[in-house]
Amino acid sequence: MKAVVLAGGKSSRMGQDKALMKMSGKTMIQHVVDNLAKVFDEVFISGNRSGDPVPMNVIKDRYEQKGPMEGIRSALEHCQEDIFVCSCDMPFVSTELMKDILQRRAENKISIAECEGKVYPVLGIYPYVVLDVLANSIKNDRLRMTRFLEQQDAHYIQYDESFRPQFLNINTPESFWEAERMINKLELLKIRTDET
Ligand SMILES: Nc1nc2c(ncn2[C@@H]2O[C@H](COP(=O)(O)OP(=O)(O)OP(=O)(O)O)[C@@H](O)[C@H]2O)c(=O)[nH]1
Repeated sequence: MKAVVLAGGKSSRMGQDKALMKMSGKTMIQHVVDNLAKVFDEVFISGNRSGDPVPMNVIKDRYEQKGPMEGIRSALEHCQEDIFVCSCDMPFVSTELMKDILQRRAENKISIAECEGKVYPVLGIYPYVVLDVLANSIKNDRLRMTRFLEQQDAHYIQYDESFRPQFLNINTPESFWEAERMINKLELLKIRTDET
């Protein structure tokens, strides 16, 4: 299976391109790409990006202003097989979590992560068989991912609160600061453990 990092959004809540914001010396998108590359053979970036320092295969949206749904549609069309999708603003998703989603997926169904009752439409697996229905939804301007998932009877893979840090979705300055605090705390903990 190929992996796709969704990174074609406007970042309006963040006020700057969140994919390229640095955390622990690396851009958020690079964190996601690096982890995906440990699990999947090929990693693509979805979005009409050019001229930024992401040295990757980019799959451009065919239709603009259609949101993540079009990113997923274009990626399915390009890859011609099932794809694993992760958003560029979820840099704490671990390789273990990726593998767990893979293991617990339902064959030929959209399989999506859910943590503490919250659905994450941009973390999970979209099978190739949904390409036509996705295209149809976009054509009719039905762009709400959660509604689409309900209509498609998606398979939700549940995670409890112990996974909460991995589901941190960094799309506002406040969530970025929260992430930085989390990293500092972890680093402090690591120093203390190393000292003992
Ligand atoms: N390929 C592609 N990806 C998108 C598009 N819109 C959003 N995404 C990605 O989908 C994921 C979730 O997007 P959101 O955070 O809901 O939207 P956003 O536009 O990035 O940010 P806001 O403007 O703050 O809502 C992010 O990884 C985005 O980069 C799009 O039109 N095309």
